[in-house]
Amino acid sequence: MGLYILAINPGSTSTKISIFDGENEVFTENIVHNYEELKKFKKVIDQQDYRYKAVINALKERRFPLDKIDVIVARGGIMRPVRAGTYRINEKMLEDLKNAVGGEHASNVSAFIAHRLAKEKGIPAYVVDPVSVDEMEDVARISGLFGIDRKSLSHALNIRRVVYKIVQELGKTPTELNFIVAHLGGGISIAAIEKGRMVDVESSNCQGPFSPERSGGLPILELVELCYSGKYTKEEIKRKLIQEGGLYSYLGTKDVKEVEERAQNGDKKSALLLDAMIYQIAKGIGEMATVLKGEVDFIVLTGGIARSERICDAISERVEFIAPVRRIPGEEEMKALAEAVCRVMKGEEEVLCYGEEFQYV
Ligand SMILES: Nc1ncnc2c1ncn2[C@@H]1O[C@H](COP(=O)(O)OP(=O)(O)O)[C@@H](O)[C@H]1O
Ligand SMILES: CCCC(=O)OP(=O)(O)O
Repeated sequence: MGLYILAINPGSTSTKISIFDGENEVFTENIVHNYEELKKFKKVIDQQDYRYKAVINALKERRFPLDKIDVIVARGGIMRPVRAGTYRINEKMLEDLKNAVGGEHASNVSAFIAHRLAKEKGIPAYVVDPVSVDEMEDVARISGLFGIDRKSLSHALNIRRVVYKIVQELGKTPTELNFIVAHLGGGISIAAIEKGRMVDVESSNCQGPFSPERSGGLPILELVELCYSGKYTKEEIKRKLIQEGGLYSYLGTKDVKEVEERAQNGDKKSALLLDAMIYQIAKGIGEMATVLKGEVDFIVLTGGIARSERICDAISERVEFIAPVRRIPGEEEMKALAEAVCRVMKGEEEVLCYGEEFQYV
């Protein structure tokens, strides 16, 4: 195709970059950052210069000339609620990410890296299916307490990618089928996709099942007691819920593979925790089945944990009465980014303008 795409996807401790030639991967590099270095930055957004330099160095080490890059695409962070799609990076987006209008997330920094390099090279830069994709029905926004709304935060990029993958395989379009997709990684998101639209979603950042590192929904009064116990600052509580919650809080590890091994070697606590996570994931899928009024074509299990056959079988046992379960292990976020750019370049998908409309707000 001769269209060189740089894809950028920052995580909490690493930044993944890929070069694609059209839809074909040329190489991928996972730049692992020094955790002590990252800890020096007060806010995620303060890491932009550090991560930018790391990206440039990685490209230089790979001997890939920066001048060869035609277009840059990045994982979108938590900006204002937006509909799914590909957005050109603009000043409004950067301002919102800088102010963390929707909260802090590693991916908030990616638009800055992409924008800076794109500006230097005079090439376009986009983000695709940001974490804050919000296509929820109004009824799904009500939390039960005035002043607190349910939010749509999810692994939208990979969730939409697996939906595309299945509909393409079947020779159909997303608007013909309904899905429940459970992204099972360090964080977990469970989404109901009705005819291509993500009408409801739960993520372990806010509610729903606990994950390897996040607490998910908690008993509310006990949480209030914890917050006012005087033992923790606000930042420490947030860290406890999002980075040091879930399996980690019980077992001191976020590695599900290790927890499985411990359980297989007779550790009862690990076995119980694993069962509890499976139980909560299945419950979340069941909830989403009610959102779709039982009209579910496929349940999809994806993300790193979906590599475990045992876990997927245990989830399936509880949910396969709803719909057939498909397993798509791992994530293909880099490919999803490159494919979105190719669709835009071929004129198959329109580029959306961030800030023009926030129709789901
Ligand atoms: N073969 C496997 N069996 C069970 N769990 C796995 C396996 N491979 C990866 N995992 C787990 O997947 C989780 C990470 O998922 P991943 O989607 O890669 O993470 P992230 O959310 O950081 O992108 C970790 O808890 C890891 O232990
Ligand atoms: C808030 C949902 C997206 C998310 O948690 O992404 P990571 O697991 O990559 O942090």
